[in-house]
Amino acid sequence: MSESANATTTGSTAKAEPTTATRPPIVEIDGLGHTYGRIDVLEDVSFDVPAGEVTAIIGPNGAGKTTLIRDIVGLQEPTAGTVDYRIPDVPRPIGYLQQRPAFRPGQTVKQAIAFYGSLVGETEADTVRRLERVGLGAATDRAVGALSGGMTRLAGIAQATVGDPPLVVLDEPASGLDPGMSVRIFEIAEELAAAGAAVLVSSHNLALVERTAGRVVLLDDGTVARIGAPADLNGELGTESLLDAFDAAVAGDSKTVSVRGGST
Ligand SMILES: Nc1ncnc2c1ncn2[C@@H]1O[C@H](COP(=O)(O)OP(=O)(O)OP(=O)(O)O)[C@@H](O)[C@H]1O
Repeated sequence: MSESANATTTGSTAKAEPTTATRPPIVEIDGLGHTYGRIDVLEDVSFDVPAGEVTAIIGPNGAGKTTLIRDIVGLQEPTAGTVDYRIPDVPRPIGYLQQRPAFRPGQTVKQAIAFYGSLVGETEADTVRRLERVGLGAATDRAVGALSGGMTRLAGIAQATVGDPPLVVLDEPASGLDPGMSVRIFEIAEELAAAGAAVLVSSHNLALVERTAGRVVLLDDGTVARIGAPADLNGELGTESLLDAFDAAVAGDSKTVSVRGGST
């Protein structure tokens, strides 16, 4: 976690089935900006990530989703604004699936995940359970280097859930997965939220986001263009689906990547 990210641990926990309005925020993002060199990639981004819900970040390629996620998990510091954590005092506060998960070569899948488990007191049985949950029960003894891209992502999702962190952040968890596994991964996100975690997901799979997310943050060109429950966004924009809402809300040509600060 970034030292400068105003980490606070106030011990807030989810109460039984609170409404969206009363769910305690696990992370509060306020006025966040991110500049790479002279290029402003994110500007004045503010929203909360509540416990017990899936919050989805959506937006066109290059909108700034991964930059925002890396700021939130503390891998880099925002250049403006704050990220305040209201995470209980637990061995593993944040579980994170990066966009391109990687494991130490030479290990089996089970060894790779068991390593993370050993850091938080989990047993081999816990490791196997986590791998079975993501559909890798038959691949536990396979070398990590021999996994397909989709299988590597599934192992990354298992890794992100080790220790049952109160904040789980998944950057494009369904990327490269077949339709059935994509559905399963969003079900897992839903299960984690139902168990009380704050789950933050970035995804281009708008059908699954619409089905799963309690709230959607639509990033466009580095700013929050819309925020709300999928049904609320559809209501605001007069659309029937999140895909239509996305098209209606995103400025510019959807077939061209918007590059802030020009082509350099
Ligand atoms: N380390 C970096 N240095 C300079 N520019 C960067 C860096 N990382 C990202 N960018 C730029 O920031 C912008 C946002 O990138 P980011 O990866 O956050 O977008 P994204 O919404 O996650 O995109 P995608 O949906 O394609 O994964 C892009 O223009 C990208 O080129």
